[in-house]
Amino acid sequence: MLSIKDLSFGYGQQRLFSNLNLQLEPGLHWLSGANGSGKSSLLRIVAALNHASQGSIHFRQHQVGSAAYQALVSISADAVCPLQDNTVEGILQLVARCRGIPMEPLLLHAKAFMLQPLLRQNVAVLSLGQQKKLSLTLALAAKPQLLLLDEPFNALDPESLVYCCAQLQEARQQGALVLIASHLSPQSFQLKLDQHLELKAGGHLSVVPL
Ligand SMILES: Nc1ncnc2c1ncn2[C@@H]1O[C@H](COP(=O)(O)OP(=O)(O)OP(=O)(O)O)[C@@H](O)[C@H]1O
Repeated sequence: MLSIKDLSFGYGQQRLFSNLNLQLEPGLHWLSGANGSGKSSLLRIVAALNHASQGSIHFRQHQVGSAAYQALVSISADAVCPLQDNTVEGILQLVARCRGIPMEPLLLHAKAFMLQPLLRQNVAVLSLGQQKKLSLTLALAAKPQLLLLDEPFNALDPESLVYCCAQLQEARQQGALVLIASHLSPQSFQLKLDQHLELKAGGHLSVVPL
């Protein structure tokens, strides 16, 4: 279970969340909200890429940021910015080494996302959709128990969209907790959701009927 308690967070003087509480069980969870409501920020905090000023986050009893926690989590967010100087293949190798996983699952997802002809390309020249596919490849290949996806369907072509949805459904069947942040309506996608939450100003969460 993912447990977020009394989370407060802001950028400088701008307070984004105050005392946000959330408990999520394994399954597919959709997080919607207006532009700027804080969806990306919340995912980054849960991935330990941003740090809350107050509150606690645990997944399966492990504290956010601990080695045990980080081994269970993957995030696919924006472009793979810090790694722009690498080739696609170089990044796959780097992630395989860092996460201690074989190259096979990385190459499998890359092939399904039609990235194989681009293995020798520099990441900096990839299109928006190709960067999104690479980011999804990196996140999915580790088979994380906590999968955080920020606008995963943006810029994907129809075949990749179908593949991505099938992978998320499979992750759910294997007991993962998948949290998808999107400003789009979940009805547009072939996903059997367990929960739809809406994030509002101040970090207030409400359940949207499925
Ligand atoms: N690094 C940052 N520094 C300062 N302010 C930021 C930073 N990142 C986000 N913000 C601000 O925090 C607020 C929430 O941004 P965030 O990207 O989390 O929202 P979002 O719900 O994901 O939006 P969108 O649907 O447009 O992607 C916005 O007002 C944004 O300007």
